[in-house]
Amino acid sequence: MIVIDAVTKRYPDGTTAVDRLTLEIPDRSITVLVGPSGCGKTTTLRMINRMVDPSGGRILLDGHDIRERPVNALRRSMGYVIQHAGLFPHRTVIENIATVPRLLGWDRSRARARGLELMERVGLDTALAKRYPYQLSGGQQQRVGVARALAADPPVLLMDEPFSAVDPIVRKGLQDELLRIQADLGKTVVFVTHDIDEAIKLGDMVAVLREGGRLAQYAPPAELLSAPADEFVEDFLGADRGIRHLSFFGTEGLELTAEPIVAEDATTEQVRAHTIPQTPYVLVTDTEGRPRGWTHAADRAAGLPTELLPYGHAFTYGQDSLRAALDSAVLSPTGWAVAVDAEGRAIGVAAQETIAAAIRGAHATVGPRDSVRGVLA
Ligand SMILES: Nc1ncnc2c1ncn2[C@@H]1O[C@H](COP(=O)(O)OP(=O)(O)OP(=O)(O)O)[C@@H](O)[C@H]1O
Repeated sequence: MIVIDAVTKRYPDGTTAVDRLTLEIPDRSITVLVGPSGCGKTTTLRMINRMVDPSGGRILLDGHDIRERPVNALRRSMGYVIQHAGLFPHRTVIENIATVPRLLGWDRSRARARGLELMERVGLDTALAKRYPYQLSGGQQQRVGVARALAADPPVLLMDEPFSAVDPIVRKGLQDELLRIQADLGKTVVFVTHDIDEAIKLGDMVAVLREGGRLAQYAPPAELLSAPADEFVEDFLGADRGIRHLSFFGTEGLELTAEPIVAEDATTEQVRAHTIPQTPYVLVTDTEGRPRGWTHAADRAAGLPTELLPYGHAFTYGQDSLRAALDSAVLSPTGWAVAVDAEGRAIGVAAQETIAAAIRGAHATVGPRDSVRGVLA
């Protein structure tokens, strides 16, 4: 565990970057430091690997003051990833990744094998091993940065806005990759971002800092969304905090009806039998049971020509969150969400009112499930 104990950082010009910050950063989980520009996130991170010395307080790693350890040994136990990756421009991808193993005295072939293994782990084609950083996209460079930080298998990973300089789609890919890697490796990750959505998606714990380097709230993301400590945190979370909170409620238990679902080759009698009073539409599926679209039930039952209305997007029952289900209903031309199983087969539909009732029930009974990571659709 990393303990930040009443740490203050005052720069020589008098700026108080961090003010009596106390945080317990649990092992094998992702702790995110988030807050507006200049609130002391980077300074805090750099105090953990001693790139910046605190003016007051102390930082403990596994119970020992980090000042007791030789700084080089400390830094090698902490992978460090920064914005724009900070790769060595005159070294190839594989040489960049192998930097720390080589410093640790590994021979060339062992360091190279480790480098190739890490390229695969971070989702990089090993054919890129001999390229130079300028021959890579921004997202690929960040992956190399993550691989390099992991090369000597450090227990701690410090990440300073690592995904901020790439476009939203690449960024989502990098975030998903980090979660996958973390599920495998279980590092103690301290992650800095100014993006609250990124914090909520990645963090097991989220520390919201306010200007002057003071802690506004330290909580799991679901708790942050359900109970912001004050107006500053509430503003920082944004106006759609209620909707985002739904990411933490699962869809298992959501009441579905399979009645208004018919196969595309259904007879008029079958369509009539599957028509329900709550909606004038039935959902048409292909021969495999995958949704194709909504159609007007009475017209279809009367044998009239009908068109298929797009169903928007389906949600995977039991896997996606209530947020995804609500989104599916809101985007559906009929106001009904389509639930599919893991194979993409339609298993039922749910009206907006049913989903709203499930949301009320979830808030009233179980409360936010901290163990469920946000499924930010
Ligand atoms: N070397 C320095 N000398 C003086 N002031 C500094 C120094 N480094 C940072 N600061 C100041 O300390 C405060 C915190 O900076 P820091 O970089 O830690 O914030 P941050 O939250 O990471 O910001 P950003 O999101 O913009 O990167 C800011 O007011 C900054 O101007």
